[in-house]
Amino acid sequence: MAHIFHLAPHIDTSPNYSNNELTSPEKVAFPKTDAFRSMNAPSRFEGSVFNLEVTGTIPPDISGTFYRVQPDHRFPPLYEDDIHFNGDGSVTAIRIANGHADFQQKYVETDRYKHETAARRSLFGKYRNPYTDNESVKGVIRTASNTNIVFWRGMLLAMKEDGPPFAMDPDTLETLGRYDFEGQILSPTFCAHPKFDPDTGEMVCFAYECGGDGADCGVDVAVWTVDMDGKKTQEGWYKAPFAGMIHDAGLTKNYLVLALTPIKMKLERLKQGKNKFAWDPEEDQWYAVVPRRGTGDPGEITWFRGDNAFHGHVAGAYELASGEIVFDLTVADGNVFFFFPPDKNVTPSADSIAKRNKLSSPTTRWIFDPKAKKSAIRTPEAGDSDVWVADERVKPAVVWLTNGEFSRIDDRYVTKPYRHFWQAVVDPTRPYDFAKLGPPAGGLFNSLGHYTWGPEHYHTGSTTSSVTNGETKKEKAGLEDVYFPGPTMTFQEPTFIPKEEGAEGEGYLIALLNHLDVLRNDVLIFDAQNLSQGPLAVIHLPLKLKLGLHGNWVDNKDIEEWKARREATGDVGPVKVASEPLPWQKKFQSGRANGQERSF
Ligand SMILES: C=Cc1ccc(O)c(OC)c1
Ligand SMILES: [Fe+2]
Repeated sequence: MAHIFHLAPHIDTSPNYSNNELTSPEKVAFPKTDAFRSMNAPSRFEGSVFNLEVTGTIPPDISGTFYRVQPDHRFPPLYEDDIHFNGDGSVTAIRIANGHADFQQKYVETDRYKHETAARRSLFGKYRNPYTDNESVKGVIRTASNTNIVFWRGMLLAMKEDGPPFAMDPDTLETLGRYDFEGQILSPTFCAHPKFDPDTGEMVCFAYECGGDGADCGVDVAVWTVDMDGKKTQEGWYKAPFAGMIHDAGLTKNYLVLALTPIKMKLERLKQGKNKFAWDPEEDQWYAVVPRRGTGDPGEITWFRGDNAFHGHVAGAYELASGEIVFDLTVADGNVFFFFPPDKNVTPSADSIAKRNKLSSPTTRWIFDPKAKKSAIRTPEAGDSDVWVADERVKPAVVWLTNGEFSRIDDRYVTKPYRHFWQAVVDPTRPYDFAKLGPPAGGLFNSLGHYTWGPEHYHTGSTTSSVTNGETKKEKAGLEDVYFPGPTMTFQEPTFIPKEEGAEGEGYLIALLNHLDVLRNDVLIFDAQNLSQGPLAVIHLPLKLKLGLHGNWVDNKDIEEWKARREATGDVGPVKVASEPLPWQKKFQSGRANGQERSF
């Protein structure tokens, strides 16, 4: 069949890249690489759809909004080999009430967004590498706010760990501006996984690479607590043993546990215009146990180290009667981020992607003793700062041979013993239509799983652990309830919707389904405790989204209550966004006035 381009041979169909560089920034032609193909082809859709088509019945007691965020490049990137994680944050709201569902989607209007809109082209270069940016945006906050979207005191915060959060209106998805907690948190970086204490209403959050301009590849780590009234009540600054990624964390009543993954930053590499991160197969996986109500003294935290591995996301964390911490997360046995290969490899090979697809990612339980004997060490990167490390190395206590990622729990049980968790599951024994679909974008998350810790592993708060650090039990540690939709579909991260006054895990599970054959998405709603029976409702979206990262459920009662409080006449008043540049930006500007390139 004749292609339209053959009928019009004068049309320019030449590639927009040469030697990895964008050749015509004004031309809107995206790379033809895997990062921009299939489910991850650019969507860039903003708008709304009222009253979505539904198969089955949306339970009438569901009333709230499922917010989630996806990276979605607005313009062809400056470099052809750009990665999915470098796309602009686009927020989706699925608003559900009275058995109906509405859809809305809108970009987070970051500083990056504004500059690129004005120029109608990409100006920011590689993932977290300001040395690859256009001269016109030096000193601009470069975060794409594409990793998590959380509800906090009446606003949505769009977050990415490389920069500050941006606040959005939950009702309109309009971006209000950069949020600095009313001047209380001025760090160049933040996190995408703040933790919310369901008993105190506190937000516990953290940052790494936060000691300079947010691109110094340094070892500084900060932890903050903001109370339910929005007041910062705690702040601690620490040093990590090396400059690595700290993506997720776990919260217990008295501690925050940070997972430091052996994927390392290097300023030299950054300055050469290369990848910020490289996987280090020789480095340990590390955990920092940080007291929530400490003094901020570097000696009050304890670092634990275990054998090399790659951290996924945290399920739950809590303390036992013994004072020990139970910390559960998925841990993969190799580099999940194939696009950040070890230093010696130049580009990720097809081989490394194939290897990534073969990694196993079990749910791993650690028992950390905050009172463990520790010693101060010095590392080349932490310089003359002491890093307090537990004398004994840690090994998992339990390895539940699940294979999945994006663990979620009933968030009312954050800090507490919990029994249920859910994951997007990789089940390689199930058929996958490779011939038709090619490799699955983002990984073969072909199933959705509900896991229930067995009696031996479920704690009531007064029990101590039946397992200890160092005696790894590899087993099926409880009940498995898994749903497989078919050979042409994959799932995105699930989110739990609690039933009002319900027991732990009583409620629904909501997740996006990717139709890899027809390139469209559905939103599925399950009975959270019975996934294998299949969805109760399938909400059909008339379009393809992209692979997102994280989402959260917000009850309508909370949205309504905060809307009233945020009125001009309400007791809290409208959201106050940042009114001044960040300290690093001011320093950068004055350094520049004095002829310096970068001021750190
Ligand atoms: C694990 C996910 C992850 C980690 C760092 C990122 O910048 C990110 O961007 C979407 C995602
Ligand atoms: Fe994450």
